[in-house]
Amino acid sequence: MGEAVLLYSGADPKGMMPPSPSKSKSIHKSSGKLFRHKDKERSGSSSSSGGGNNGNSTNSSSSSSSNSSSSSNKRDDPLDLKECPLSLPVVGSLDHTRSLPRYTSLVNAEGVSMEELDGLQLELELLLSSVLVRQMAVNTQLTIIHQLEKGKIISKPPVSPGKKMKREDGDRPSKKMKEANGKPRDVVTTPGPPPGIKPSKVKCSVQKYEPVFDVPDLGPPEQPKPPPPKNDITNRFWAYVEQYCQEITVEDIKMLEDLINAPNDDSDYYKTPPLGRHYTLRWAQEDLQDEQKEGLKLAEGKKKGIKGESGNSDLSDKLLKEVDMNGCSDDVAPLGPLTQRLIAGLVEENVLVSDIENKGVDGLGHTRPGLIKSLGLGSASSLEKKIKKELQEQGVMETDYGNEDDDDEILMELRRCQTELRAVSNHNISQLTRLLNLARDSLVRHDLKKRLRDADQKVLEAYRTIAASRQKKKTPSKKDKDIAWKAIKDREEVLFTMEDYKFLFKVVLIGNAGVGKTCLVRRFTQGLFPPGQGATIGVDFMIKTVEIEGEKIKLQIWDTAGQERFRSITQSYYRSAHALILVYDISSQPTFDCLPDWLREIEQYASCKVLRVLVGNKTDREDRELPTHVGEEFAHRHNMYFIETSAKEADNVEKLFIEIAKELTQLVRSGHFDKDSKVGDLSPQDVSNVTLPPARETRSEFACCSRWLSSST
Ligand SMILES: Nc1nc2c(ncn2[C@@H]2O[C@H](COP(=O)(O)OP(=O)(O)OP(=O)(O)O)[C@@H](O)[C@H]2O)c(=O)[nH]1
Repeated sequence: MGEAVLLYSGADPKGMMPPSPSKSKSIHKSSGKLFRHKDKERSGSSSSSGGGNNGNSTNSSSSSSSNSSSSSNKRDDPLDLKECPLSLPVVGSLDHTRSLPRYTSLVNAEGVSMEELDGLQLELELLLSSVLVRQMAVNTQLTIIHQLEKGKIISKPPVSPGKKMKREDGDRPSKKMKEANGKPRDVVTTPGPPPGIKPSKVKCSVQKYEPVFDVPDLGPPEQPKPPPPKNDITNRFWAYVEQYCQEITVEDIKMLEDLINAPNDDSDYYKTPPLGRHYTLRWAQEDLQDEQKEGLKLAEGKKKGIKGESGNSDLSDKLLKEVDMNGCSDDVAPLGPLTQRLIAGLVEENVLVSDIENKGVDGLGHTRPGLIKSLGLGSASSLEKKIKKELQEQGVMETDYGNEDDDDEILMELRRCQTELRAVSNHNISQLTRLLNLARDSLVRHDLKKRLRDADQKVLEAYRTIAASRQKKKTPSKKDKDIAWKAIKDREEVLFTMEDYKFLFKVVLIGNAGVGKTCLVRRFTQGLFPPGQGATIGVDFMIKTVEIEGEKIKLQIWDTAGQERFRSITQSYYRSAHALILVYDISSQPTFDCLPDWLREIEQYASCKVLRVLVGNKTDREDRELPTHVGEEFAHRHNMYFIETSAKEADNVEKLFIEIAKELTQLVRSGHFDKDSKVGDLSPQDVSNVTLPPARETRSEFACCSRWLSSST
C-alpha cells in the first residue's frame, strides 16, 4: 500500500465511502454530452481518447468535451446522456495521514506493539471494505459501458428493492417510447467503444430497442455494503484450547491406566523375515547365467564351422538346462561366486573346455565330488577366499562381500529402527505414567477444592451466627464459638492439605510470659520484631514452609500464652507437637528457675517422642543474668537441644527453626515419627479445647477468621 491506493473522494471525511448519488449526478451532468459516431473508425478513435482516462471522470469528461468540440464537424446528433445511467465518480488519492493515522504512524515507527496491531487491523479491515465497495461500483460501471457498447440502454440501474426512484426532471414515469406506427423508436446510446475494445468490434450504429424505460437518477447504483471481514481467530483459539482445560475425570484416569497396562507383547512387530542370499551373490549368479547364455550363443555360431567344438556346445546346453532345472541353489553351486565367474570366463574363452571335460568342472562351477581336493585346491571355500584375496591385492575388488550370516544394510536399518521404536515406546510409557500421576493429583486437588468450598461455606455460616450475636450485643454462646473454631480449623486443614509439601511439623513454644515467644515466631515467620504488643491470649499459630534438602517442609508454629491462667488451654497442644521449644529470658533469672516446672508439664502432656529444645532469648540485652554455659548445662542434663537467640536482632532465630525442621525430617525418615505426619496433626479434640476467655484480645494477624472470632468475644 502506498499512494497508489485510490479511494472515492467526496463528502466522506475519510475518503473511504463512495460518493452520494447527488454528488455523482452533478459530476455526470457537467460531463456534457456524448455523440453518436458516424462510422466505426471514428468511433474507435473517439473511444480510445476517452479510454485513456481510465477511472478519472473529470479528465474523461473534459476530454470528451474537447473532442466533441474539436471534431464537431465529423460528428452529428449529439446525444443527451441524461438518460444514460453511466456515472463516473471522481476518485482521488488517499491521504494516509488523515484517513489511516495508525497505519501511517506504524510505517514511520520502529517497533509495533500488540495493541497497535489490533488497531491497525481495524483500519485495514475498513480500508478493505471500502476497496470492495469501490470495486463493485466500478464493475457496475463497466457492465453499463459494455451494454452501451452493445447498443443496449440500461434503463434502470440496480437499486435496492423497495426504494422509489426519483425522477430528476419531473417527467411522467414509465412511458414506452414508441413511434406512431407502434415500432420502437431508434435510440442512439453509444458514445463509442469502451476502453480496450477493438474498433472493428464496436457497434455504434443505430440500434433498435425494445421499450425504453425512463432513466431515473443517474447517480451510481446503490450497492449493498459488504460486511467487514470478521476476526474469528480468538473464538477458534478458545474452542481449540477449551477441551484441554476441562477437569480430569475418573474416565480419563482409567483410559491412561488402560494405555499403560495394554498388552506389551509386541514381539511380532520385531520379527524380521529370514534373510535370503546376499544380493551380491545373487547378482553374481545372475551375471553368471547371462554370461553362460552369451557363451552358448557364441558356441552355436562356431558350431557350424568347427565340428570338433560340438562337444563344448553340448556341454553348455547341458549346463544351461541344469541351471534352469536347479536354479541357483547353494547345493548345486558349491563354488563361490568369484570362482564361478572365473570359470565361466574361462569357459567362454574356450580356455578351460578340455580341462573341464577331463577334470569334471562344469560351466556353472559344479564340481564332481572330490575334484577340488584332487586338484590340490583345498576346498571350494578356500579357493574362493584365495581368489578374493588375489583380486583385492591386485586392486580389482575393493570391498569385501561380507559374511552371509551378517546383517545386510536393510536388516541393520530395521534393527536400528526397532531399537529406536523400543526407546520411544518406553519413553511413552514413562510419560503416560507421569501423566497418570498428575491426573490423580489433579483429581485429588479437585476433591480438595470441593472440600474447601464446603469449609468456606461453614465458616461463613459461623461468621453470620456470631455477627448476629454481636449485632444484638450478646456474647456468642460457647456452642457457636466451638462451631466457629471447628469450621476455621477444618478450613485450615484443607488449605494445608492442598499445599504441596513433604512433611508438616507442629512446633509448640512454651515458657514464662514475656520471654519473647511471640517475638521469636513473628521474627521467623514474618521477619519482623513487633513493637509493644500485648500478651498472648490462649494460643496462636503461624505457618512457614522451609526447604530442607530440596524438599518442602511446612512448620506449623504454635505460640502459647505464658500466663498461668492459660495453662489448661496450652497443655492440650503439647500432645500432638513434634517439637517443643522451651524459652527463657537470659536477663531474667525467674524465667530460668521455672524451667523444671515446664519440664514436668512436658513429661506429663507431651509425647515421649517429642523433640525438646531449650532457648535462651534476648541475647541482645546487656543485663544478662544467665550465662550461656548455665543454659547449656541444663539442656545437657535434661537431654535437650540448646541455643541462644535474639528475636530483636534476628540472631539465631532462623537457625533455631531450620535446625528443628532438619532434625524432625531425619527423625521421620528414621521411623521415629509416623511418615504421615503430614496430615492429622490436629485432632478435633484439640480444636474443641480452644476456648477463649472473655474480654481478651489476640494478637494474631495470621487468620482473619481468628481475628473476628476473637474480637467478637
Ligand atoms: N531486647 C529484647 N526484647 C525482646 C526480645 N524478644 C522479645 N522481647 C520483648 O519482650 C517482651 C515480651 O515479648 P513477647 O514476645 O510478647 O513475649 P511472650 O513470651 O510471647 O509473652 P506471652 O505472650 O505473654 O507469653 C516484648 O516487649 C518484646 O519486645 C529480644 O530478643 N530482645
